Amino acid sequence: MSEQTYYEKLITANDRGKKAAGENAVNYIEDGMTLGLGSGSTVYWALKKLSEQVKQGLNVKGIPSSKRTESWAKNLGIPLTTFHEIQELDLAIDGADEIDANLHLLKGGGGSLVREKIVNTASKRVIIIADQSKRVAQLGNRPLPVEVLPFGWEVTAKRISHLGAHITLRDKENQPFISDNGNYILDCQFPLITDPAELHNTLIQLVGVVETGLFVELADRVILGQDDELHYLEKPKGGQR
Ligand SMILES: O=C(CO)[C@H](O)[C@H](O)COP(=O)(O)O
Repeated sequence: MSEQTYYEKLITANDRGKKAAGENAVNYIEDGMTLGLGSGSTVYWALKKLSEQVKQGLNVKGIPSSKRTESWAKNLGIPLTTFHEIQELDLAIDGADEIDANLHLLKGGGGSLVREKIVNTASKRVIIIADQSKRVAQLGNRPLPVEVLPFGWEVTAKRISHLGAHITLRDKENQPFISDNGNYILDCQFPLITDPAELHNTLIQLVGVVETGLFVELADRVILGQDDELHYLEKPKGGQR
């Protein structure tokens, strides 16, 4: 079954919410925009809706945040570009695994966190799309994905465990999962994360850590879908990047 067929068939309550949120985000795209194309199944619905508008003449160019998104975009006929051509994007649309009340995010469930963070931070505006189940009081119900260099990952994992996390090396078909950047992902189960910024700043200084799945102060707006209903969250005033 193709990925596109897989997503088309998986219309559960949460998937209906993902579809509604993803399609709604396309309303924020204007002709001539450059886009950051996020990763994940919710983004799939945004790309599918965007491709319909491209076919009707909408002029956009996007930079994909994963090889999987690149493949979807090519199949859907969405024009792509690179950071070699353009270094600031008008709008990024991306998913999330957890979203707290301050619009801080836990991301990386799909293993694309590094390129997602590069694309999001290069964008003037970031809209996050998700189903309602991603909304949490505090980040950390799920393990925090941390991308690390394969060399010495065991030492890096030990350093992170000293911060109070249970570490699992992400695997795929009984082999270590390899990110688009050729790195490993450590899934780090911390107790609830009370200060995402502080934890990110601590982790990012550890030798061997490439990037964390904590996206702090990056989201400008969140669109949450549940069945066919939509809810919107705005970044609290005073938040800056
Ligand atoms: O961070 C991500 C991938 O690294 C995804 O955006 C996140 O996992 C959400 O995915 P989905 O929309 O499939 O729930």
